[in-house]
Amino acid sequence: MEQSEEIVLVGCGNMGFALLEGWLDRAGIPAAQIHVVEPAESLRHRAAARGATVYDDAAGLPAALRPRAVIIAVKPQVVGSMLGAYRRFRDTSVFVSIAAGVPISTFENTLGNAAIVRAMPNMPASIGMGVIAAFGSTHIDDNQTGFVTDLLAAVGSVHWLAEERLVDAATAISGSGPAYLFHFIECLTDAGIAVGLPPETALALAKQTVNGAAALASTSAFSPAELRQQVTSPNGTTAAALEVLTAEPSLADLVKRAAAAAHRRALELALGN
Ligand SMILES: NC(=O)C1=CN([C@@H]2O[C@H](COP(=O)(O)OP(=O)(O)OC[C@H]3O[C@@H](n4cnc5c(N)ncnc54)[C@H](OP(=O)(O)O)[C@@H]3O)[C@@H](O)[C@H]2O)C=CC1
Ligand SMILES: O=C(O)[C@@H]1CCC=N1
Repeated sequence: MEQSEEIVLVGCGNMGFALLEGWLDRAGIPAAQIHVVEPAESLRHRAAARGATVYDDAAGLPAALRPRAVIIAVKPQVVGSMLGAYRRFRDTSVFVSIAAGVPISTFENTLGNAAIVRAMPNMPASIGMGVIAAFGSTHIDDNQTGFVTDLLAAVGSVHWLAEERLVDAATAISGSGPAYLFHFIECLTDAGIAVGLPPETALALAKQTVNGAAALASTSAFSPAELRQQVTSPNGTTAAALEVLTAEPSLADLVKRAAAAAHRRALELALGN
């Protein structure tokens, strides 16, 4: 039997749509191969405007459809109740879930020995600059691993993990991480206003500082610690600021506590809470 190239995307909100756009714009997947199930009308229209075939419910999917992959991009709390509708694809498709916390065992309860991937992308996926951590169940074969890698690589760099529990760790760092950085931009903007900058200038300086520093950290041969030292003149302004950031409670401690809270929450979501 010829290999189907079709994809079913379940849930086309923030992350689902980012994936859809990546497949269309960067992976060159024809829109005609993509089926989107999404109950929200406005989001269905958004996906349809990109050429995908849309459905408000799994019941509308063609009876003859044998997708190569089913991507689950609904909220973690919804996964348990929606999975049964996709059980018919368990022998032909690889299932890829991006739902935070939801373990492979939850999928196996409904899908049995299906090939299942837990993946954790992040919001910069919407501009093709995401990072995706992924772990595959024992039932996934090399062909499926290759296909899933291509699908995920359309929105960012893919890192396969050796253990499923590391997906929850990645969720706390790279999955939620963009929100930490967005909050840092908010904080830096407020600090700029507090020292007298006009709000628009403070925002522009904060955004480009994070943007430029991130680009430099990504491309430089120097480590982040070495780059920090290059900015920090002895007895200068940066040293004065870092004295505050490293004093108790240090930024390092706060970030560790924040990531630990996100990690704990991922483990709670695994229990369906
Ligand atoms: N946002 C992010 O940065 C990241 C999110 N994730 C994960 O991605 C998943 C989706 O998150 P996000 O995109 O932000 O959430 P959204 O709420 O934006 O998108 C989920 C969509 O799924 C729809 N939906 C609900 N029930 C069903 C169903 N039975 N069939 C099909 N679609 C359904 C929702 O519709 P309605 O609202 O009408 O219920 C909603 O439009 C989550 O599990 C999250 O943990 C992972 C990494 C990063
Ligand atoms: O906040 C959340 O639960 C999801 C998972 C990672 C990013 N957003």
